[in-house]
Amino acid sequence: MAELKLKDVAKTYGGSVEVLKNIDLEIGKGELVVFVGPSGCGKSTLLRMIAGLEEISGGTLEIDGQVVNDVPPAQRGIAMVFQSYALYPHMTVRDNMAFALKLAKKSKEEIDAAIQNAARILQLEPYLDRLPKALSGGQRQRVAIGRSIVRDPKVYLFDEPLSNLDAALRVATRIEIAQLKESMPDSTMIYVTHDQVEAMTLATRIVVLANKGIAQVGTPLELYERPENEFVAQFIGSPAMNLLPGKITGTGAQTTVALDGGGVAVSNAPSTEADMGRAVKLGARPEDLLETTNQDGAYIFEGKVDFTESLGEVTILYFEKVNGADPVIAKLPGIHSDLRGRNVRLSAAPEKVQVFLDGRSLYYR
Ligand SMILES: Nc1ncnc2c1ncn2[C@@H]1O[C@H](COP(=O)(O)OP(=O)(O)OP(=O)(O)O)[C@@H](O)[C@H]1O
Repeated sequence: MAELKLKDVAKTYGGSVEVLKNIDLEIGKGELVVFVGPSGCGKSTLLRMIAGLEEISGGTLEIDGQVVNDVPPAQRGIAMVFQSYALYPHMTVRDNMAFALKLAKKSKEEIDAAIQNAARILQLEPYLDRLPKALSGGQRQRVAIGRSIVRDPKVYLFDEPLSNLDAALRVATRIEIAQLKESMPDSTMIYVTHDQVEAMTLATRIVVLANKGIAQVGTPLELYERPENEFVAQFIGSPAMNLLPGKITGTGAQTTVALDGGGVAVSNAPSTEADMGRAVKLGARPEDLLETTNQDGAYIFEGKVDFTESLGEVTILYFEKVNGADPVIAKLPGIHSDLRGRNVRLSAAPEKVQVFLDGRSLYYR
């Protein structure tokens, strides 16, 4: 049974501003589901509705089979960790973690045992008697997570928990969260982030929110390798997937596309005879484009390299814009700054090429 079930959930602010609608989603026990989407798409709103901090305007939310739309936050069995930690500055780490349990009138033995357990999991034992100001940002975030763990909730909610940390600490704390999840395999977690790497590395499934609804739900690799629509194709992955206009010239188990720019590409996405001649967008990730020096073979794109960025392990090539479209971007392993100003032909393997008809991938028909 799903731990959490959202059925046709909607959110309207002030009776007229519709933020979310038709949200259907089931989250199973032990999952770590990450919500991503453009700024303002309603990620935090959805999380806050699950927490009970925001009213649900339509539809139902079930936790463990019980509709909880009108159940107050404290009785939902949910714990939320915010980006701002929200620790009590005048209380020690131990007292911060004990606070909710004392309010719930738990015995001293129970409280001590819960704190010891959380401190062990989060490696906070040496800091239990310190005040938050004597901790690093990462340690404070661990205390905030510890406050959730002691309550043994059914569902953990994380609202951008790492966004206040600097780059190195983000990486370290991200790994700690992954390890925390592994140490609590039955706990269910929902996590909102702007950070693609967090989403890709932490999630069992990613929910992409856009245009008031869900654009796609899937494992990180499903979203990366088989995006359902152009939106997800361009949202997941950095730099974004290239989308090139063209027409279908061959159908069947594989689809051939003649690109408006002159190239030809074959995709493993299937098509039918009725698709022949239809206008499509061809999708190829920058890292899947390969330089081809074979002048006779098929190529997807040919153009002049306008600019290069060397990141050490890879070089990002930005091609000259064609007809005002976004520039084609390729990511080649190694250092290739010598390619700037040169004409380069690119191809991609058929299993790496997506075809979007009316914005939707041929893989999903
Ligand atoms: N109390 C409110 N009254 C009216 N509109 C609101 C209210 N709270 C949020 N909104 C609107 O709802 C939309 C969704 O906001 P929300 O904070 O959930 O987005 P988000 O996806 O978490 O964004 P971000 O990534 O920028 O944090 C936004 O357009 C926001 O302006």
